[in-house]
Amino acid sequence: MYRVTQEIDFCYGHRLLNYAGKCKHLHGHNGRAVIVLEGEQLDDRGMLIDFGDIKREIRRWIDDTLDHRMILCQGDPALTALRELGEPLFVIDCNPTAENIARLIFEHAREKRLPVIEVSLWETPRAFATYSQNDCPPGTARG
Ligand SMILES: Nc1nc2c(c(=O)[nH]1)N=C([C@H](O)[C@H](O)COP(=O)(O)OP(=O)(O)OP(=O)(O)O)CN2
Repeated sequence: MYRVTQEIDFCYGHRLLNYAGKCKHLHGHNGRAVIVLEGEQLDDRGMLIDFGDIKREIRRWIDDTLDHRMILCQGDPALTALRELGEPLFVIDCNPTAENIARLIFEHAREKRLPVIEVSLWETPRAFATYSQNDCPPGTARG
């Protein structure tokens, strides 16, 4: 089995709903997504996947979609004011925890038919959350 991993750094803001600690307030992170892809077969170049393909399909999407945005839950009351101010937003249907942002990136990678098995999101230099699935469906490079 071969594994390819790429780390992608990006900045984002968020706040947690239904949470009693300091993260209930708007704040930001220098996050790092660690994307792990796996497969048994190499192509005729000896690659599981070209690092450039990961850059094109995931890093570019993160840069365009999540980087320097407020990632907020669709039920967040702050959305109205932030929209009026024209702040860059990415709205999701769940609390924007590290777990859910990791899953969001994972699902994007699967949509792009990459054989991703795990995404970790480092929210601080000492804390990260991981979302993983070992079964790659048909249509991914591995399945
Ligand atoms: N399981 C999770 N726990 C927490 C999450 C999360 O996404 N998943 N998020 C937060 C906060 O958003 C944020 O990460 C702050 O966490 P915290 O560890 O308190 O941050 P600090 O680096 O500021 O910690 P200090 O040790 O106080 O410096 C919280 N939990």
